[in-house]
Amino acid sequence: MKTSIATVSVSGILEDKLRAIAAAGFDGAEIFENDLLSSHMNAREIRAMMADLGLACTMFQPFRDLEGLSGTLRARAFDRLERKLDLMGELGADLLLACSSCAPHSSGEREGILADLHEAGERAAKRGMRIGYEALAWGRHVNDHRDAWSIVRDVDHPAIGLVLDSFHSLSRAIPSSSIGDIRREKLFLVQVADAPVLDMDLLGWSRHFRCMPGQGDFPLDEWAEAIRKTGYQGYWSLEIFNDRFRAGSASRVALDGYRSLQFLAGGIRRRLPLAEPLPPRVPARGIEFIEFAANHKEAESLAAMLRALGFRPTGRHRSKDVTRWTQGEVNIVINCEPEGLAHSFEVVHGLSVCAIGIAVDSADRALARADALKIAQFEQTIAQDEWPIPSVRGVGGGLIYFVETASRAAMWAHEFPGEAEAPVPAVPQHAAIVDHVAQAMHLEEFLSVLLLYVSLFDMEKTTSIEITDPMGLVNSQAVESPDRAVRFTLNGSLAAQSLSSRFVHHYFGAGVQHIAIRVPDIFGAARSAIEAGVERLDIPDNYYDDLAARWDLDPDLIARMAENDILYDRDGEGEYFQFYTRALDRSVFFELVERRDYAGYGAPNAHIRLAAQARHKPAFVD
Ligand SMILES: O=C(O)c1ccc(O)c(O)c1
Ligand SMILES: [Mg+2]
Repeated sequence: MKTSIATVSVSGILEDKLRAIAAAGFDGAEIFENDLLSSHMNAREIRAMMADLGLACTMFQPFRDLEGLSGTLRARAFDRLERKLDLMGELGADLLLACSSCAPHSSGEREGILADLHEAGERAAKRGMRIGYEALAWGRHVNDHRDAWSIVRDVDHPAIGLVLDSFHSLSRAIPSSSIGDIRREKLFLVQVADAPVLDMDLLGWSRHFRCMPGQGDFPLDEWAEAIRKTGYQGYWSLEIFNDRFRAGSASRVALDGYRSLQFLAGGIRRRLPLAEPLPPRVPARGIEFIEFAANHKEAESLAAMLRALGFRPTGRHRSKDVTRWTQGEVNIVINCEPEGLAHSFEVVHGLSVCAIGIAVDSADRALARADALKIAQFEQTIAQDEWPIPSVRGVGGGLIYFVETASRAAMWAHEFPGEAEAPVPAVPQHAAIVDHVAQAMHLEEFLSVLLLYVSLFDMEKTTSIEITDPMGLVNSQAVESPDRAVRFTLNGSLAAQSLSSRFVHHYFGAGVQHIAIRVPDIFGAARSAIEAGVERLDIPDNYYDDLAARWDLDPDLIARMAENDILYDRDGEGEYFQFYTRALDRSVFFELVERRDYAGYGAPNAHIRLAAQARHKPAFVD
């Protein structure tokens, strides 16, 4: 698979874009005209820079409103074409994208369009160049790739071919089976973009909300498979117009782009030819541990919280200042080492989650997948007798450890042989497990994090929702393994003072904001936590009045929920109960949940919880 990306997809000025694109590993780039016009490099300098970076110029684009004009308007369009072909000569581009016309004066008369494209083909061919015709979804007369193909076929000129763009086809739900009609040698370039399903005008949707394969909702696997079947051997070129990417980091967006194309190519259902076969997505079997970085004072407050929630210390690390706390299946590790990554994390973020251990079948296969996706491996020297656990960089630079299921018991026994208190929980919470881990991030990073999880692991995203914080909107979306043994919820917000933004601001970046622990009896667990002195989140009485109005619930049950500040949701027959602690050091907090055949996250309660948390927010966040 030959990879390319349009410069419009990446933030910054042209030279920054090109450097980021080359560094991410792309074979080529489409030069977007606006990037060239605003560049201080001339076309020859751009060409030289691309050559230095090892990037092919896969296309120059867009050329607008070529066909269907008459008289002086037509003459002017062809003059403009000649000038752009001159420019392409300097740039070293041999393919020009012509978008289907949106010009108010253009005619949809077929013979005229055929004649115009033929004429354009003649002019391009004289210079050894080609023109790819693309049906814009909002084109005035041509807005469907099936029509664009029939025009290209009938123009029947060697220099005139088709550019297929997944956005234009899939936004209009044009069946991908129609791609089978296109002759391979006539398909000049394939442009790839995903998008969330939104009910809005096509142009606005395309210019602001496109995203990378894996980040949106389009059936791209099927579309890519239809193209593969034509025998197409050319570039797969990302063309992503997205407001968040424009505001993001050029290198991260370019790297995500590269990752998303590998993800598409290695699609689990169908495969595209890759130079190196991509190892399959990694089944995530469970969350084996969550590691906190803490100084001794922070470790004390965290320990008090954990103890009140039913955890007990169950091990000391063999050589390090690290303690293991356990409840049921949940392992929390508190790292107070004076050096190493955990210490750096503590210095920057204060009390923080610096690593999450994911149980996998094979750490080697997980590393190979990560490597193919250019997810950075993390290495830190370890003592000779330490158990090596491979890891990669996850959200906010925190680590994702790959813990092999077959050897995890041996790992714990080896690493934490130290004296431990007997694991006697205050209440019978033996079956506690990690339900989900919530991470907060800048909205610009949100799609990147989503892609990281779904491309590395066998995980799927849920529908994206907006939740109302009293201080602004928050975007929220979950990623889950098929059996939901591993779940992450992601939150990001543009509102500067929403809880998620306050976290990112105070914490200096993205990280774990809360940990939800699933217990079999939330009333017992909440009661003993309260009795043990946990600072809980106070839920208003109005909420419980409304519960009584919304559901046919036993008044006693509501009274017990109110007494223990437990939130409730229902989904069909399923029921969900939630209990929140206050945050430690204004950052991380815990949630206890009980699920009774319920799959979600209590979204209808989110605004109640966020308002309760906003009562504790400092009056002014600078
Ligand atoms: O939004 C546009 O105008 C535009 C331009 C060029 C393209 O290739 C495209 O898909 C859209
Ligand atoms: Mg396009």
